[in-house]
Amino acid sequence: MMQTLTPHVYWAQRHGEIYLRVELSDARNLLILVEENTLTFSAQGHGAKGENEYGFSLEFLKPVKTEVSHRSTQRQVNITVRKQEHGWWERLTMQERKPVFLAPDFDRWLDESDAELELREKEEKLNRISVESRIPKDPYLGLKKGYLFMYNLVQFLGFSWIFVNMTVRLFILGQDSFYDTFHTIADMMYFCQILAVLEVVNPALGIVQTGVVPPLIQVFGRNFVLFIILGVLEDMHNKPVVFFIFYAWSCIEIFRYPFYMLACIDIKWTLLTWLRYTIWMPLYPLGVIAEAVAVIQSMPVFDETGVLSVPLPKALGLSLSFSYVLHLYLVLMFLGLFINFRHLYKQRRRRFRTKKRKAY
Ligand SMILES: CCCCCCCCCCCCC[C@@H](O)CC(=O)SCCNC(=O)CCNC(=O)[C@H](O)C(C)(C)COP(=O)(O)OP(=O)(O)OC[C@H]1O[C@@H](n2cnc3c(N)ncnc32)[C@H](O)[C@@H]1OP(=O)(O)O
Repeated sequence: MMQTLTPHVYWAQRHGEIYLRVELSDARNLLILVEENTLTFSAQGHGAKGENEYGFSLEFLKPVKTEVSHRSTQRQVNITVRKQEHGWWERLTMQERKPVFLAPDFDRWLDESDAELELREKEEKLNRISVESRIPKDPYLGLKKGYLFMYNLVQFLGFSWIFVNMTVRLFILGQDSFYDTFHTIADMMYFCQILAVLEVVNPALGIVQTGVVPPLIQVFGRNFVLFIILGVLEDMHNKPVVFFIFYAWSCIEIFRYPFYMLACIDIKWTLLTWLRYTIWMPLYPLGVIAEAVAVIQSMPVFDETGVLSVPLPKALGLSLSFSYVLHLYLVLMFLGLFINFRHLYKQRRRRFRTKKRKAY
């Protein structure tokens, strides 16, 4: 006849559960019961004293639920008992002296604060999953990302061509390259800036989650200078200011477009993010100053040639030079600079603040 022996039992707790690990391999005829706060275990298996009948009982410190779950593996029996009330127990059993067969399960052991942290993380994860499952999935997300990726890639290639071309010419020709920037670069700049109209369309259609006003100011402002001030007046084509305008524009875009492009495929490079949200600080005012110089230089040309002048009623017998519109535009330009500077500053703060929070 086999005598009943006691197996080694290891325990750990969480705020809601007790975990018991019974060192018994190939356990059979398992009987695990919780009655009046006492767990009784019996099984046949291979324990510390070889093949035998093993058993033990534990009277818990505080009330537990009667339903127990257990899982027996080749090496051990894992038992989970749920506490009646959530809380941290100072010990497992009612009796103060720890039974000799019982020891802490260091594989699962956590102290109270670590267990709280684990609990909070679990709750946060569950919350996240439930929030995510409530947000309806956009069926066109893949298509939108594909379109944005292609758009940004084309712009990146266009502006890189402009930037490299201008830099190489600057190294080879020096200051002489200032005078024919328009002839060499204008076609590509026209292409990129016409395409940039999509940057107003995208947020307007909800394809990109940002405001419409900042890109509208940006695209309108650049295209006004490109197509009206520089495009219409041949006298402006060989002015050195064209070099500075095109260089300022392309310097930011060779970082902005790859940043967006990679964001479409969920890739973030810290250096690229930093450059996208930092180099506008010197470039934006420099770009606007260069544009303002071009506008001022074009005023006498508009006055002399009468190009784009607004005809006045016959009684007045004159036409209104376009340079008056340009005076108004100069004011708008600095207003636009202020609006976009503030917008970019906020975007920068939002970007770097979010990143910091995520890191903790
Ligand atoms: C009737 C009109 C009024 C007329 C007023 C006329 C006034 C004229 C004033 C003209 C001043 C313009 C001067 C200018 O020409 C001078 C220069 O450009 S100098 C060179 C330096 N310039 C710059 O640094 C500006 C560069 N431009 C920009 O940064 C943007 O165009 C701007 C609109 C200013 C800001 O962009 P946005 O609001 O989009 O900010 P974010 O980049 O932070 O993006 C927000 C989120 O949207 C996602 N996004 C945006 N675009 C795309 C895209 N193409 N593809 C994919 N995703 C995109 C982006 O990823 C962000 O998403 P998340 O927050 O989730 O990461």
